[in-house]
Amino acid sequence: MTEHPFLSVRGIRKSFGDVEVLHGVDLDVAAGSVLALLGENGAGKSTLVRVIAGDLHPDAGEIALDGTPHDVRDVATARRLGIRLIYQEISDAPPLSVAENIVLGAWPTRHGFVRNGETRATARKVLDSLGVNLPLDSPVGSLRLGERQTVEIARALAGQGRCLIFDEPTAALSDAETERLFEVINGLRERGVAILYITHRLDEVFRLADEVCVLRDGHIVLHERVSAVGKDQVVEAMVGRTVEQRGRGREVPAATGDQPAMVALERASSGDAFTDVDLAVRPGEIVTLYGKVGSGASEVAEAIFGMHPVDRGTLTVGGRRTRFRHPADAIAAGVGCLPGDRQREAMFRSRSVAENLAAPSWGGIARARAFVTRGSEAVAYRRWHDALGIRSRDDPEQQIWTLSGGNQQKVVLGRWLERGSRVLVLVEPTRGVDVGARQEIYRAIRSLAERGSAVVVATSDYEDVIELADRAIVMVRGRTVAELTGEAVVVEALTQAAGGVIND
Ligand SMILES: Nc1ncnc2c1ncn2[C@@H]1O[C@H](COP(=O)(O)OP(=O)(O)OP(=O)(O)O)[C@@H](O)[C@H]1O
Repeated sequence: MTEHPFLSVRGIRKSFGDVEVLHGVDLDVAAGSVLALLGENGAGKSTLVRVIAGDLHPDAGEIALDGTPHDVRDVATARRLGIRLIYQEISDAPPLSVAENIVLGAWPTRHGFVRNGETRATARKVLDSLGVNLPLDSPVGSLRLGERQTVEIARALAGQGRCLIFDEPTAALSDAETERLFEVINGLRERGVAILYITHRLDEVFRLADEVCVLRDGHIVLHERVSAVGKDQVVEAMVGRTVEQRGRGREVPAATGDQPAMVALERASSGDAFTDVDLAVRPGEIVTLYGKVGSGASEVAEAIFGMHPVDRGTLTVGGRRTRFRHPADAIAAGVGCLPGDRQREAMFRSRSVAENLAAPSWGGIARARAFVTRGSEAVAYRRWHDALGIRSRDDPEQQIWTLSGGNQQKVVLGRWLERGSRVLVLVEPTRGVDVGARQEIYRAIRSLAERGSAVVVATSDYEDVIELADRAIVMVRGRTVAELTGEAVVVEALTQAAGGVIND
């Protein structure tokens, strides 16, 4: 449908083993336009863009640029052709400076020596063209995530990038950083770059994209101008059915009103992460901590799990004052946690899906104190594979690292749901998860609360709050700025509270 595409993909097929993931995908992206690529977890989005970026070799199909077919046999070839994939996990070189990172791999040299002046000049020129000001000599490792992403984009442009691919770029960005990224992307569009943008957020599609494309089970099922489609149509194309969007209205068991808190913080502080936080969650209650990156919301949640020390004030769990030095202490006290950084902290990468679901706790503790049988693994697998709609080969033995990102996330969440801990702490439980699975996750969290768990959810996504919160605490720069209850938990009140004090 795109009249003069810059990037044109035809008939791409890709299998892993005997499972075909892409079944002949066609896709066009015009120069100077943004194409949003959507699809449920496991639909094949990352696989497709990795093929386009030369990171995976397709079994069949053709990739053409400006009408000329090319054999994009590896990443270096893709780069030479101007195709750049900006990864979710930043791939910069942290000890090197901003300027060096921007010209990474193509440093101007003379007689074997890097010419620093030229490096800085090139970097400055690219950053200026993006309308961004960054300290050229600072190590990239000292920058914030959003700034590091800008360095990646600048590097792509310095390398003559003409087609930029973003894979869920805003997943871990603050509101202000997201706005800045959108400005940069709008600038890229104006200078004629073809942009392919993977996202799970429909609001981003309607704000940013010119066209939208939906991948379902390895087939393109919708490719339209954004102005010609509605939200419902896009969602339906993704999941192949109408999705019930609302599910709230859960009654907090009346008796919980009188019960003592299952978990409580009183004037608790941790380093410079958060200060003077009060929190009390009774059995059967869901309390959300809402705040953007840097607000301290996830750190408060993780402190309840022993991942950050509470160095002033108190933490009480099950009526007992405690001081967790390590997650193992928290687990022993009946606390379960889905931490923010799943890749590093929550997944046993070289284990199967079933093992990951049934693993009772953190690595070492699991080995020391508990014994997981194949039988219990199979039960856990059946229960959560279906309830959370985990897309895998329906093989409990499949290695978790071969699952798509969103499905890995569901497995890690399923583990804690399986345990049914009396205190459950969840950090960004729906990050990277598709619209259908979101509802499944909300349902699972609500049903745990109904069975008497005290649930704390730290999130930067207001939809999580609207769907889950009996009480919503809003945090800004490490402090509580508002507390909303029941009917008062509405989007306007949340964003106003979270935005009122932020000025970065
Ligand atoms: N190396 C691999 N080995 C086996 N299967 C794989 C491998 N990489 C991906 N897959 C499978 O391919 C399918 C598509 O995965 P892909 O990562 O492309 O999905 P996605 O649409 O990007 O999902 P998400 O939104 O969760 O990131 C999944 O079923 C996944 O399990």
